[in-house]
Amino acid sequence: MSITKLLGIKYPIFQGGMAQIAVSPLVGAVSNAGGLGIIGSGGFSADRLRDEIRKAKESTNKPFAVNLMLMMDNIPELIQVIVEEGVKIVTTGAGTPAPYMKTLKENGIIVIPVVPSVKIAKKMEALGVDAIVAEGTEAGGHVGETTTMALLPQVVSAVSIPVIGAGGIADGRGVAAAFALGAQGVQVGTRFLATVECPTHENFKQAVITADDTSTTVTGRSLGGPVRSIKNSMIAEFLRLENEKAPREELEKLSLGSLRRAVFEGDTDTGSVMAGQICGMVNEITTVEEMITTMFEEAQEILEKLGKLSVVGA
Ligand SMILES: O=C(O)COc1ccc(-c2c[nH]c(CNC(=O)Nc3ncc(Sc4ccccn4)s3)n2)cc1
Repeated sequence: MSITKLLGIKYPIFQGGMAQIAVSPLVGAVSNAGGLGIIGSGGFSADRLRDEIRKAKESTNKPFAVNLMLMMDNIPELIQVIVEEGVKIVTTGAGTPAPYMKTLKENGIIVIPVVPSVKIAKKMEALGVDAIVAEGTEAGGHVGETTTMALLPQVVSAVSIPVIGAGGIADGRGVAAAFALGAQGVQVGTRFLATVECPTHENFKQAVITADDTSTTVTGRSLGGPVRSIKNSMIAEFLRLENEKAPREELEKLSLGSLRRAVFEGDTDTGSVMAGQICGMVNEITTVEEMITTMFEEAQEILEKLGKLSVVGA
């Protein structure tokens, strides 16, 4: 079954469940435009998640999902809210949904984990998940080490459930490439940061659209949690401390509150502007509707052209 049929969406595009960012009005706008809006529950209390689910219900009658960031320590409470509020699609990241699969499946919830490797993709398929998002290291935020171009076809070959490609996708070319590599859909994060409906501070959006292809870097490998973000003075200091083998507490102190500082206060110099390598190609702020329709018009045109293309020498 196609991912659009499984989820009841028009376009096979997921909006990344970015912590603190993937909330109203972004989520409703994505679902109303025909994609899958996803509430980013990372760092939320149960009450805050319920509030965001109810705002999403008010803003769209189309399907939307909740992303569970599995590093958090209140996942059972968040799942309770998801069940009570009747949300039927859950994506997960940064860990394994194994402990929660029984509850999620008993309640008829579609489970779609994001994975950074073939090994974890196979583990997830064995758990009985419904589809998989294979996310390359190009993505923003918490990432693995394998590029989308290498990871996606290997995950597609390794599992029998639908695969969605993520990491470095921001226009029709990226969508067409993901489908050529065997994906049935795409997940997009960074490009949604440059939308009118994205609720971040304007400085955050400006940092994304003024960045170029070499503006991001990965920090936190020494802590076991690699995170891609746009380089700034906090990141430079973080890398210096990591290279000097500073104690974990010192690194964590530096990054504490940095996501909120950038997202809400617009402090893009000492805050954490998580974004992917494709930010160099994200140069204007549009509405979600414009972004999604343009992306899929482009992708359709490219795939039709490719259909006639002969790759064998004339
Ligand atoms: O052990 C297992 O079975 C599963 O292991 C896994 C290991 C990693 C992953 C993984 C990698 N990437 C993703 C999905 N992407 C993400 O989760 N991206 C994120 N970005 C920001 C986030 S919130 C945050 C805030 C501050 C510092 C760190 N993170 S979460 N999941 C998934 C599963």
